[in-house]
Amino acid sequence: MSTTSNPALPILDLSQLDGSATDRVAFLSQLRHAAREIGFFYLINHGVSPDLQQAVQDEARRFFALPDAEKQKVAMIHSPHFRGYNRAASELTRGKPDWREQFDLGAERPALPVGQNEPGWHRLQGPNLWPESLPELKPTLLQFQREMTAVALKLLRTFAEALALPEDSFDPLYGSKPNEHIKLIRYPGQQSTVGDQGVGAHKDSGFLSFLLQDQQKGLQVEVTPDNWVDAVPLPGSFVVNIGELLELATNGYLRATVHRVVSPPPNEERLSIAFFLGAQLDAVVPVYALPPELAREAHGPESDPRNPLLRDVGWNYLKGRLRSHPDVAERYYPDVLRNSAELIA
Ligand SMILES: O=C(O)CCC(=O)C(=O)O
Ligand SMILES: [Fe+2]
Repeated sequence: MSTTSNPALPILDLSQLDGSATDRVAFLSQLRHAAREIGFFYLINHGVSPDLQQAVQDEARRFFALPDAEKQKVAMIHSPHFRGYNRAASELTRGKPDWREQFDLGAERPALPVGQNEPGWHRLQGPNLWPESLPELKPTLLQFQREMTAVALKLLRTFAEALALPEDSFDPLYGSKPNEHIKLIRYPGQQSTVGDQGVGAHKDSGFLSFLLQDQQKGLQVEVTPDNWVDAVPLPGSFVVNIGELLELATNGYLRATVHRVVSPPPNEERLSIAFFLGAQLDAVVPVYALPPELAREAHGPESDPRNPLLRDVGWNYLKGRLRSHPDVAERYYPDVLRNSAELIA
């Protein structure tokens, strides 16, 4: 296994999209290449202001600096919708604990009524948990969520164009209710007792993911089997990667690339703000008809037999959440665990 520190990931400039016709064509071609060959790139000039990025990072640092008792008031175990705080080592990736603490939030929508005949994933929709002692966290994060959703949808339409599909092809998959998931993440330094898994190797499950890193490296991308590249921090940029929904929708033409985070050195820490754009929960992902020259290179999505991909968005998303947070699963989804055991098998 090898790792390299060369800035090996492409850098894409979103402002080219609104520039001259030549710039636009160049952006589309770079996007197709980056997405197809690597599945990861840096996005610059994306329009989210440095002030807002800084405000989100400042609020996140303030949140993690709260006393544990304050953070426990908004612990995820209080939320059937998988929102809230988790201590380091409480989330599992492929069954092993991740050495990071995190605060999850999603689209701020009312919970749906829970009935016996409703599918289990209905319980995913609902309000967020907000810490009372940090009143600025909520408006700052909701503003960030709105701006990130706009950037993500713009990029998703551009993906359709880059694949020679009508620009609005993916619109029915998110409709008026895209699944907007933000995760504030703090990775403590390595400790001899816990190894160096900040977060274990995985693919993201949505359409597109955006990462706002601080100055501490640690994110690694598996560009070819067993060849890990450091996604070194590039100030002001987002690291963007493709999720399984786009891999499914393009029959594997686009790649959801495996990545992981290695814990920072002892006594250092890393802060990352992740924004995941997913589809609406009641959507079913079709396979889009690509033009023949692209379709020839689409060899089907890569499926992990231990974690098969489901085309039903709500069930696929619920499966990921149940596997990551067994305590929340047992408390609010015992019926789903009983009746749909294959989800977590
Ligand atoms: O910390 C990061 O930058 C990446 C986190 C990540 O890959 C995830 O939460 O899915
Ligand atoms: Fe990820």
